[in-house]
Amino acid sequence: MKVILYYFKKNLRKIAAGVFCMIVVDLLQLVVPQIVSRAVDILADAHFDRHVLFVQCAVIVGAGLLMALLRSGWRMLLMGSARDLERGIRDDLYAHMLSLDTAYYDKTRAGDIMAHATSDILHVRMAFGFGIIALVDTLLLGSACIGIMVWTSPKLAALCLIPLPFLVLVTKNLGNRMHQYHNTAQEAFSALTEQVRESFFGIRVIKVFNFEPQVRQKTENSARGYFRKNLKRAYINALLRPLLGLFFNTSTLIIILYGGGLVMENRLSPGEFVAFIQYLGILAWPVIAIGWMTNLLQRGMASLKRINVLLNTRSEITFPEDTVMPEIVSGHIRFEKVSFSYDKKVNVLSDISMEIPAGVRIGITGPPGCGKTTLLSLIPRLYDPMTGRICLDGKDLKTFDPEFLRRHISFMAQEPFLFSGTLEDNILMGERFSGGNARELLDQVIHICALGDTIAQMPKGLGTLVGERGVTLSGGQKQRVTLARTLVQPKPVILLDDPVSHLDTRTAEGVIRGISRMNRDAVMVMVSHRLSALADCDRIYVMDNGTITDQGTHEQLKASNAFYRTSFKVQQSERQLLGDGS
Ligand SMILES: Nc1ncnc2c1ncn2[C@@H]1O[C@H](COP(=O)(O)OP(=O)(O)OP(=O)(O)O)[C@@H](O)[C@H]1O
Repeated sequence: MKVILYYFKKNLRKIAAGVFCMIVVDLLQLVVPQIVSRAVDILADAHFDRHVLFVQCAVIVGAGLLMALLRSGWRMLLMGSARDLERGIRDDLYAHMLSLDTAYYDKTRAGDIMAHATSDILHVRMAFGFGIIALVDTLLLGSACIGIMVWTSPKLAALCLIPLPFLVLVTKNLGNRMHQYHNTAQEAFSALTEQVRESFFGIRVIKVFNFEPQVRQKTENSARGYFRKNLKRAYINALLRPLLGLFFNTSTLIIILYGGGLVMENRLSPGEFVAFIQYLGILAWPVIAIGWMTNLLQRGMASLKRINVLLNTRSEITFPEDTVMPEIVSGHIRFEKVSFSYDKKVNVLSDISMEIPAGVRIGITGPPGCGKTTLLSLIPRLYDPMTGRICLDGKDLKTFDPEFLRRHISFMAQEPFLFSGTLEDNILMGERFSGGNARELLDQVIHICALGDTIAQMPKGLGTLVGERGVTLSGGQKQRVTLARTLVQPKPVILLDDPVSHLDTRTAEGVIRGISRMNRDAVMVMVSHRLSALADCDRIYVMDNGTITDQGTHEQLKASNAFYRTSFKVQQSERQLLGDGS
C-alpha cells in the first residue's frame, strides 16, 4: 500500500484536478435531463415560444461541448497518473529484480516473473485509475441520480430501481468469471508464445532430428488450449451484455407503464417523464461500476500483494552498511576452509583452502561436475560460502561493497552470452573509452582474442550487429568476443571459465599465449579441461568431487598426478591425430 500512497501523493495535484473535472462533468450530465425536461414541457404546451426552445438547445450543445472538453481533461489527468504509477512500479520492480542474487534466479522461472510483472502491474494500474473514476461516479453520479428520481417521484423511483441490485450482482459475478477466463487465456497465450519461440530458437535441432511433426502437434495443442480458453471468455461476454440490457430495459418498462400512467393522471409532466428515463440511462453506468469496481479493487489488491512479495524478496548475498572500499586492490585471494552447497544439503565444494598471491596465475582442472565453475563463482560473490571465508587483500569478501568488488573482477562465464547489439557494444558493454591508450588496448585485446580477421570480414567491422544472442557468429567467435569483453577493462582479478573450449588447438594456444603476456600484474584464475592451456600457470589445482586433490606446476603434476598425466596424454594424442603437431 505504501507504494500506492507514494504515487498518490506524488500525483496529488493531477488527481485533484482530474477529480474536479469529473465532478463538473457529472454535474453537467445531471443538468442536461432538467433542460430536456423543460424543453419537452415547452413543446407539450400548444403555444410554445420558439426562442426559448432555441435557448434550451443552445445550452444543451454548450453543456455537451464543455463535457467533451472536461472529459478528455480528466482522462488525461487520471489515466496519466495511473500510467505514472505503472511506470514507477515497473522501474522499481525491475531495479529490485536486478539486485537479486543468482541463487534466486536458479529457483525461479523467468517466465513466471514476467507474467507477474506484466499482468500484476496492469491490474494495479487499473485498480488505481479506473478505481478512482468508478468511485467518483458511483458516489456522486449514482447517489445524485437516485436522489433526483426519488425527489421527482418516490414511488416510480422505488419501482424502477428494483432490477438494479441484480444488475450489480450480475456485473460482479460474470465480471469475476470473465477475469478468471481472461487470466487463463493469458496463461495459455504465454504457453503458446513460449512454445513457438522455443521451436524457432531450436529450429536447427528440430530440422536435423526431423522433429517437425512433434513440434507441430505440440504447438497445435497449445493453440487449441488458447482457443478454448478464449471461447469461454466470449461465452461470458455474450451472456453479460444481453443480461445488462434485460435489467435496464425492465426498469425502462416500469417507467413507461407506471410513469406513463402518472403522466396521464397529470401527476408527472411529460418533461419529467422523459428526464426520468434519461436519469435511468445515466444511472446504468454507476450501478455497473459498483460491481466492476469491487472486482477491480480485489484484483488490484491481490496483484499488489504479489508485487510486494517480489519487492520484499531479499538476496541471500548481504553486505554490511559500512562496506570496505580500499583505494588499491592488489588481487590477493585466500580461500579459508570454504564449503558450499546449492541446495543447502549436499556439498558441492568441501573444505577448500587456497592461497592466490597478487600477480599469480592459477589453473584449475578436474573432471566434469567436480565444482570448478562453482569455485570461480564464489569470488565475485555470485554465491556465498556456507562455511569458511574468502578474503581479498586480507579482508572477507562479505565486507566489500558488491558493486565495488565486481568493478575489480573480470569474469568470463563458461557459456558465451552475447546481447543483441553490435560487436563493439558486446565487447565494451557501455563502457566509454578513457585515457590515451584505450584504443590501443582494444586493438591489443582484439589481436589476442584472434578476432582481427573476424572483424575485418564483417560488413561494418566492430559496428556489425550480431543478432539475438549473437546468432550470426560461430561458437568460437562468440567465445572470443566474450573473452575480449573480459580482458578489455584492466582489472586486478581475472577469472576465466574454460575460455578456449570452443577453439581449435592452434587458435587456443595463440589466445592463451596472448593472455599470459597481457596484464602481468593481475591475478588470473583459469579453469580449463585443456591442460596445455594451463601449462604456463604458476600453480595448477586439481579438483575432484568438490575438493582439491592435488596441486603443483604443469610439469610436477604430469609427473605425479595420475588423472593429470592420463588426461594430458589423451589430449596430446588427439592433437597429433588431428595433425596439429606437437
Ligand atoms: N545452479 C545450480 N544449482 C544446483 N546445482 C548446481 C548448479 N550449478 C551447478 N550445480 C551442480 O554443482 C556441481 C558442480 O558444478 P560445476 O558447474 O561447478 O562443475 P564444473 O566442475 O565446473 O563442471 P564442468 O567441467 O562440466 O563445467 C554439479 O553437480 C552440478 O550439477
